[in-house]
Amino acid sequence: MGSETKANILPIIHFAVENLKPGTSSWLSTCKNVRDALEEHSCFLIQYEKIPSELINAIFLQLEELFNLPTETKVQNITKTDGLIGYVGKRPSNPTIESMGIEDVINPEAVLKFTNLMWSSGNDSFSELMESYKNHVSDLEKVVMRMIFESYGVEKSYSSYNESSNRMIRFNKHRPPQLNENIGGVHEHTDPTFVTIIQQNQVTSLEVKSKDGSWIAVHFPPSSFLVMAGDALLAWSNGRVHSTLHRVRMSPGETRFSTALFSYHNGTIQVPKELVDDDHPLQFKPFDQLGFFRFTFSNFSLNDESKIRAYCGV
Ligand SMILES: O=C(O)CCC(=O)C(=O)O
Ligand SMILES: [Fe+2]
Repeated sequence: MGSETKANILPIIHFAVENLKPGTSSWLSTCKNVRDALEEHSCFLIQYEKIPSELINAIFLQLEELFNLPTETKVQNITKTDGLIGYVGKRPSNPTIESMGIEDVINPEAVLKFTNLMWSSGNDSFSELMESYKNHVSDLEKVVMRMIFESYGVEKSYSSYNESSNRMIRFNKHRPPQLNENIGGVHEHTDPTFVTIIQQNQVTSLEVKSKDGSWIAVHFPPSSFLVMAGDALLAWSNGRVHSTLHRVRMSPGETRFSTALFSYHNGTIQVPKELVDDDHPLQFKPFDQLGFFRFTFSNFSLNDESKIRAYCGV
């Protein structure tokens, strides 16, 4: 087992308008599909029709413009959670990736503040498109979260969870490796999020690790999103869902752009009592997710699930 990469065998769940009405039988069966996919694969693709494809195409053009800004402008994006969202560029360990993003997207000023930092005389087209994109992807995240809570029979706790939930959005530019470079990309890792929702332009290079240890190249159908479980979902679900181990491997050719919505919680996360029983004894203590983010930055040597287990495992 190991590094061989397989074709896409990830479930694709159709979030058609008729599947998104809570209480209907198609909503309930979609919730079950989400839970089954997470427990089996830790991730799944969503075919989502609500975001116009013109908006998605326009966002990827805007990202090209953003990353074409001078480095001295991009480095100004310093945030509270820098390892995740502050500007990272051309590190010797990952020379092919540049990334940066917007934190606290629930804040109505967040997109404008970021835009004005990057373009001191403003950029209406970026801020308007990004505001709309961010709202659409945040709505999608809320649906996914509600489905997860419902699928575990704890829908009553969803609204209080949602009141303290927040998101960051990160933009990634992966350039192809040069002749003298190793295959570039991002080393394998799990995200410290509750869920991460990824969209990309059509350049395949993201891979996720399957249960049998092989790597699966993720082929995104047009306008689709990949939902990956983060370490916080692993803990909340009391170990039922594993966090997705993923990596990016670029090959010579085109540049890849991606967006990643990171969802997190501002308060304490605890395993719902409904998810603890004799067959599933409590595995995780209540924990503060922002504290967990800080913990991961100062404990780089820990990988995969060992991070969350070291932070709040019983
Ligand atoms: O670019 C991607 O698809 C994923 C990058 C990644 O792993 C991350 O932003 O955490
Ligand atoms: Fe990641």
